[in-house]
Amino acid sequence: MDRIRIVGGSKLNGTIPISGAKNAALPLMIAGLLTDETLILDNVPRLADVAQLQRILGNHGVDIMSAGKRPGDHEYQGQTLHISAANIIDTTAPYELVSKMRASFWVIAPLLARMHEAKVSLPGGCAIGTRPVDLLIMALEKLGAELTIDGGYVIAKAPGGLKGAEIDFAKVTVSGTHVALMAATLAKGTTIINNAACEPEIVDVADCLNKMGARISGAGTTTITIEGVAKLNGTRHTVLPDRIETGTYAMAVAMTGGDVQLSGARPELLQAALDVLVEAGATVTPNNDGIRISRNGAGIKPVNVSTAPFPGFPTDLQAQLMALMTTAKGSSHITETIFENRFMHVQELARFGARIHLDGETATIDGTAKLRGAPVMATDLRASVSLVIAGLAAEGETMVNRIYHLDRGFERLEEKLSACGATIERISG
Ligand SMILES: CC(=O)N[C@H]1[C@@H](OP(=O)(O)OP(=O)(O)OC[C@H]2O[C@@H](n3ccc(=O)[nH]c3=O)[C@H](O)[C@@H]2O)O[C@H](CO)[C@@H](O)[C@@H]1O
Ligand SMILES: C=C(OP(=O)(O)O)C(=O)O
Repeated sequence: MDRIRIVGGSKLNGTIPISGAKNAALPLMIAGLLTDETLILDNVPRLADVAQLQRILGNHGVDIMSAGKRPGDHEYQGQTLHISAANIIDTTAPYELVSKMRASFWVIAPLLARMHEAKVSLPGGCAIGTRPVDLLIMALEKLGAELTIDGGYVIAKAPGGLKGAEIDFAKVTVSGTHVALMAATLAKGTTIINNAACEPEIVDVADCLNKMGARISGAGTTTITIEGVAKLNGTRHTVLPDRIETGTYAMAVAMTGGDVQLSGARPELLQAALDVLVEAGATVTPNNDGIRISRNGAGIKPVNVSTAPFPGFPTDLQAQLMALMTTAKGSSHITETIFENRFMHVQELARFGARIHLDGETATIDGTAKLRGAPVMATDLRASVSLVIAGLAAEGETMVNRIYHLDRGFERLEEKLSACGATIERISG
């Protein structure tokens, strides 16, 4: 099993290119199931989750051509995928494939909308809470589907096709909004989604669907309206930059000190996180090429932060912020409001000498002057990268074990960091 070895203590200086967003690329690939024409996606990150979704779509009969890298292409350029779901040969998404990642469950929406049936295994994904799918099921039922759960599978049918409806989400849900949005594009009549998630990845998917001929308005607000159409066409779309990768490297620079240009990043996608970084003492400068982040001299100031749906502080940056606060001058409080069990990094950060006390959904972090390197275990995607950040700032050697989580969501992490002066390497086997 691969591990990552880090020798901490170096400041980060240089440029980090930001990849396409995992959490947009996945639903965009799934949206390819809605049309029998080719959907071309540019700037798709090379990640384990993307490869896994390719296998899942392949099982449905989708042809995916990955345009080869041409000589002269920048090595960090995302890949271009040509997704063609001309013939859907199988509407079952099996346990072996879906159990590895959460978003793969979302294929239920386009399969139901286009084929009027789907049998999809209940999902897996990061172990950060119970993660039910009741709201997704509610949304599809509202659109006229009949759903049953049998043998770990959700079996969905809509013999006459889906019908537009008003969907009220009791809780803001990214997955629920993606599923409702995709399903409603091919439903008969109008669908209104109330209390919709406003995440930029939802907007990116809605933009792509509109280019495919869908009639969606209000994406990015809490009310989305979809006028169903009979058919969608192919199009070409560029995946937006990854705001979580951006925030992660920004936290790393804030922690180690130094000066890094996050090339291709878009500040408006993570303003809440950038505001917290400024409060913590980092200098954040948006510019034409992305965001420049630096911290020179001054120490890290403590902050009090609660995670919240967009435009609030993202839960996917909570673990990274906690790593940063372990060396703040004073006590910080971080409250996790989205997932009930997203604190698996706490016990691992303690191995570096961090002082963190958990009380329900709030962590109190008492900053310490120095962390010391340690062997640690990656437990989920964002928790894993929080250990990398801590390792970069810690004195001495850190070994991060079980890094397959990292490969799900961070493209060429160790290359990007070592190009900025970090001592970090992957040890295979
Ligand atoms: C692939 C992807 O895009 N993953 C992101 C997505 O996850 P995901 O789409 O799974 O997250 P949701 O927004 O759906 O979940 C938010 C909350 O709603 C709850 N819930 C959700 C669905 C449901 O049917 N019932 C229910 O109770 C969840 O347990 C959670 O407590 O949004 C999360 C919140 O920004 C991010 O952390 C994940 O990185
Ligand atoms: C939790 C995440 O992914 P998933 O929803 O696929 O588990 C994540 O991207 O941080």
